[in-house]
Amino acid sequence: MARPSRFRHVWNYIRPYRDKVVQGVVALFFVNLLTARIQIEIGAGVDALKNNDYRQVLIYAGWIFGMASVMMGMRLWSRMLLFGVGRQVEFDLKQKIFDHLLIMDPAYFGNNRIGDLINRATSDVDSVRRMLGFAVLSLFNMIFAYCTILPTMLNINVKLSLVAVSVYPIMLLIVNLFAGRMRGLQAQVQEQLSSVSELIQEDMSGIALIKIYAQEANERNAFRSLNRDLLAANMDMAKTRTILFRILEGVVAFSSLLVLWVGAEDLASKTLEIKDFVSLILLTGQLAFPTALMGFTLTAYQRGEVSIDRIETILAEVPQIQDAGNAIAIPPDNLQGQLTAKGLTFTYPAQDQPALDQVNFQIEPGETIAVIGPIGSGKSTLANTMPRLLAIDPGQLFVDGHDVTEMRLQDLRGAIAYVPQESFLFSTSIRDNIRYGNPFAEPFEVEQAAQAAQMDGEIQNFPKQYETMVGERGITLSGGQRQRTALARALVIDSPILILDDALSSVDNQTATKILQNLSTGTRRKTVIFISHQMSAAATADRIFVMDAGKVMQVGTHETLLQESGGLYEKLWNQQKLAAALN
Ligand SMILES: Nc1ncnc2c1ncn2[C@@H]1O[C@H](COP(=O)(O)OP(=O)(O)OP(=O)(O)O)[C@@H](O)[C@H]1O
Repeated sequence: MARPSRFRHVWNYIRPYRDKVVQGVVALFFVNLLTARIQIEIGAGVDALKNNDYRQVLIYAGWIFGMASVMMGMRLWSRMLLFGVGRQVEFDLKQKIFDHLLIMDPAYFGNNRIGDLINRATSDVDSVRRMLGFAVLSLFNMIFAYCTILPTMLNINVKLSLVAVSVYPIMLLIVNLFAGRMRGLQAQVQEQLSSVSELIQEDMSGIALIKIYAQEANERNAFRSLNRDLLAANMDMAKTRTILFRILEGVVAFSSLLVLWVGAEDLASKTLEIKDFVSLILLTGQLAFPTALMGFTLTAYQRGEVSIDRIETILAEVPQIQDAGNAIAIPPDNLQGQLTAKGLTFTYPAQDQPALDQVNFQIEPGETIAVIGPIGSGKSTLANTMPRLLAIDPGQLFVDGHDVTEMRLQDLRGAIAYVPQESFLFSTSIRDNIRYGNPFAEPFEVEQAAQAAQMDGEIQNFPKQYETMVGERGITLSGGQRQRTALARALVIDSPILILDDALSSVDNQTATKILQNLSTGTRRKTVIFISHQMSAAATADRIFVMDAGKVMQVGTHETLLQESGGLYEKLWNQQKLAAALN
């Protein structure tokens, strides 16, 4: 990314707070103006002291005290304003990243490392805050120091002022030499940090697997290796930074030494007054501080630059699935639940073979359709196209005759209750888990849904029934209990379409069949898409779609399909019967 665009980003971040930034920067200007003035007054005070004019000394002291107090107040105010803006921007950016992640497609999270995303939303945002607080403050401080303190010095004595700043160009040269290397190192540190976060996140999620396969030692080594790389990158950065700071300090000290040396000679030859000498020494010191801070400023700035790039990369990602410009609003309550596919085809990115290949069907409102087929035949892909979790082309899939790509996503998804293969539960009460999609559901509605999902009986036996906490802060549910809770969650939404993607795989056949018969709870008969490997439950559906290699090969009832001798359905049914007999 080119530099000017980074400035544009920075400007966009601080634009809402520009009044505060302006106030902070103006205050900083007066701080520098007062600083220059105070050094002059000190010089004059020393002069009065030399002349034994103690009354005058006291007057100067009073002035200096007054000005220093105002200056301190303004310095505090400018810091509070500028650092406050940094904090505000940090808040805004975190919010913006989170909001953006929420609109991204599920596929995006499959292609990006979660640990890295978390790192960008936290550590990188922190670097931007530092940049906006510290780097902006010290940059303006330096500019103003040169605008106020340097002219004051020149006004006192041009020769000594030039001596003081004569070595400063060397500093610019050195800073420039270090800049590129430090930016590279900073990018490396952020990358390593992301890898470490990623491994922690992944290992904590897969902890059971690590233990079952006794891979603790390997994981420990993998972590040690990443952690060591992070340490090396941090050490490299620290080393480079320390070297730069010490060189800059050395140059600043050398400049003060030069002023002392040349000034002392002028003092001896009486071409310089003591008050001017004192003021100049003090002013050189005041100029040296912001100049020496340039190294810190540069580090904070570069850290910020790298982080801006990393944050903006996330924000620049455009979700593939979003509302069309002219998306039509259809309240989900007005939909009946008819589903039509016309040549529905979908190929995953970077795959040669389509996962769905010219699928055609019409499902009538209230029908229960079982979708069966071998592993990898395209059943989940079909389920994912319906609520547009996958980016399908227009003109292929319709709800009540409306092209799904032309419907508003919130309406389409509001019309479809979907239970995925992996039942995810939040760390909250069973009740809140069940009413997640409808937070205002009445207790009786929650219980009715749990009854239809054959889960109510077990919930009643939990220590606090529906208030029982699950997940990290509560009890651990079995696979089947998780699936039935997730199903109850889908049933609480009174949607016309219900999709179960192998969502009862951990539930026994008998219960699964009973659940399938109970599914149309609520005020209407739902269209149910029941994707399953449980043939006996699937056999009770109104119609069965048999899929293979992305195509719907057979459609019919259990009886008609069995009559198609030599067909895939007959084969799968016999396999299931054999498996059941062997068990
Ligand atoms: N995210 C993905 N990226 C690339 N290919 C994928 C992705 N998800 C699925 N596939 C491929 O698409 C095909 C269909 O997969 P799908 O998950 O729809 O099958 P399925 O019938 O649901 O299988 P299962 O019974 O195991 O759940 C498979 O060949 C699979 O490897």
